[in-house]
Amino acid sequence: MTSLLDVKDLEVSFKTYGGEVKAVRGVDFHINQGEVLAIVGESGCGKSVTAQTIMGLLPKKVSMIKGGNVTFQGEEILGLPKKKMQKIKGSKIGLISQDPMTSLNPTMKIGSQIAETIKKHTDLPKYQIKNRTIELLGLVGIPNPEKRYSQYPHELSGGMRQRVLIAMALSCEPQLIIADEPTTALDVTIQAQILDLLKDLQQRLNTSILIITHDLGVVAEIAQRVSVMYAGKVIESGTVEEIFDNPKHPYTWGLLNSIPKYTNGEKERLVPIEGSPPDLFAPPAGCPFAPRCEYAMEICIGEMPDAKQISESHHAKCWLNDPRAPIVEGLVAAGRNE
Ligand SMILES: Nc1ncnc2c1ncn2[C@@H]1O[C@H](COP(=O)(O)OP(=O)(O)OP(=O)(O)O)[C@@H](O)[C@H]1O
Repeated sequence: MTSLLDVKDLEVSFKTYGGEVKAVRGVDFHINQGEVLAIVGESGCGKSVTAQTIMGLLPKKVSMIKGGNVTFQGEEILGLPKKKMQKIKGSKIGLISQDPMTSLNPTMKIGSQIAETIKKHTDLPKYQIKNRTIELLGLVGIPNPEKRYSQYPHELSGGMRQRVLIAMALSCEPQLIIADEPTTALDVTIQAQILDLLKDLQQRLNTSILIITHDLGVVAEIAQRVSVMYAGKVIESGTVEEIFDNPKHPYTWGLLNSIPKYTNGEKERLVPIEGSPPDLFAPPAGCPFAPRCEYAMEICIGEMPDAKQISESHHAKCWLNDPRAPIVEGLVAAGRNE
């Protein structure tokens, strides 16, 4: 079966005064129709740059796509001319960004903003565009959509504005939605409502979602599969169950340990991952996590391991999974602090 979106060996760098920042260093993942994939990792690991590359949104002057392929419905879309990419964006791939306030035009009524997107991508007559817009506002749970149609972004709460962005992303019934930290700017209750909405829409419309987040709580809530990124690489990928119940990379253990846990209503102290990610001007030859990894062996410093297949859907790039590595009983349990 061909995947809806297939990213292979993607490499992206930025030219800066300090030299070349190797932001994405050989990223692979795929998304099937109707599936939700989460890309998770700490700030600066290359999640957003990966999404921007797929959408053709990289700042042209300073970025360099150094290699790889991005196919959507079997067609290469990497480096597609702007016009062709614009046709795909909005009609086949919708984008929901982090900050609804900067993504919406403050001087334009929200109804007109959604209607404009529909107009760009369909031949619907004017009155039908308005009807469709009101229908979409209702679909994303905005009460009183006829009234909201004529309001400006500042008249809506943060959660409602995020719903408008989701309506915009859905306006042309895309097969894929890319959501870059869609709930980061929202408070916890609204965050849960937006995730529920995305989940519900995804199930009803069979849309695929690529969700980018640093929050494993969000992953557990919405995704079926997860790719964990570190220093521009996917270091582990698997189903949500595999990643949460049987993680095979110490970085993933660290991320899992840093999820706030609640016991008897009390929030337990988080266990942060000590140290910081490597300098992407000169990433290390070996595993980029090795300097922070309490299980690092000599080989980890010198050589990056290939992906080790744990199951058909589960892969991890860590020397501890090599048959020659010492068997460390209970490593997973230790890593997860249980
Ligand atoms: N325009 C740019 N010029 C130079 N470096 C950049 C540029 N955009 C991103 N980078 C660098 O690329 C790396 C990856 O950034 P990216 O925004 O993808 O991280 P991220 O994982 O999405 O983090 P966050 O969650 O903070 O957005 C970082 O080191 C960042 O500083």
